[in-house]
Amino acid sequence: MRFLLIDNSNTRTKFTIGTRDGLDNWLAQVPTKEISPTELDKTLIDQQFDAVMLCSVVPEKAAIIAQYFSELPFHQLDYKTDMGIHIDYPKPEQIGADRLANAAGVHALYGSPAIVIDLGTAVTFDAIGANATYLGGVIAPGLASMTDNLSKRTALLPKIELAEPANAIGKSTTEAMLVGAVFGYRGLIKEIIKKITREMTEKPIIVATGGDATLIAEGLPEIDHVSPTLTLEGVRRAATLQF
Ligand SMILES: Nc1ncnc2c1ncn2[C@@H]1O[C@H](COP(=O)(O)OP(=O)(O)O)[C@@H](O)[C@H]1O
Ligand SMILES: CC(C)(COP(=O)(O)O)[C@@H](O)C(=O)NCCC(=O)O
Ligand SMILES: [K+]
Repeated sequence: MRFLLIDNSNTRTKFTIGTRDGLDNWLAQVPTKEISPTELDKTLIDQQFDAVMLCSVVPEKAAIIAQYFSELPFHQLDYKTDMGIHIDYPKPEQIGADRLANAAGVHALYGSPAIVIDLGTAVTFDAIGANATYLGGVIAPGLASMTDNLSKRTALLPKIELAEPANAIGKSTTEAMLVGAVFGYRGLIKEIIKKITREMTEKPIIVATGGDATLIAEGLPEIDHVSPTLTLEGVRRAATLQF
């Protein structure tokens, strides 16, 4: 059976095909604000699949996607979906579906205990205890959310493209902003990993994913692995249990 797996997050929507054995090489991305039936037609034109598993944190787009696949076996992942993990959280319905998929993905690929850090529109940290128990985590602004907002709320700061800063002492407005973003987020991540690890009983494996993971994980020895398709791996795990 071939599953269409969809990660509908706030900046980009990622698509791949999964089977019981793993993920396909085909991977497509569409800016989330462009998701429409026409865009889905274009993206999926050459793909064959028997069922669809959607992970969404954008309800308006989830409704469009669900409607588009109304003729196929379709499931939208939530806290009640079997993903091979347990949830120990007071209001599990609050947890973003992508955070649950990340927890399922990290457990399926690397085991537990683990911390997964997703550097997307938001930067999220999720802690998975021994025995695959989702414990909770942290939400911070994503790098582009932070730099774009800084540019929007000031008269003189430009929009910047994220890149590795040459030095900590910036020699231009852009360099100074890059240091704030890249070195600043590395510091934030180190501190939060340290504090979360102290609240866990065993040393967790630490895995990063999301659009800014490669840039930020470079130079952060705390991060054991960067796994760009981790969320989709979690969605695949849910699909294998659902269909
Ligand atoms: N082509 C791209 N389009 C959008 N964001 C990108 C791109 N390449 C890198 N990024 C970075 O990735 C981040 C978004 O990551 P992503 O994982 O797609 O977010 P989300 O999962 O929330 O949709 C942005 O903060 C941006 O800095
Ligand atoms: C925290 C998030 C905005 C992250 O979204 P993303 O950056 O992946 O687009 C998303 O998981 C969400 O809307 N969560 C709901 C609130 C919660 O998880 O507690
Ligand atoms: K995401």
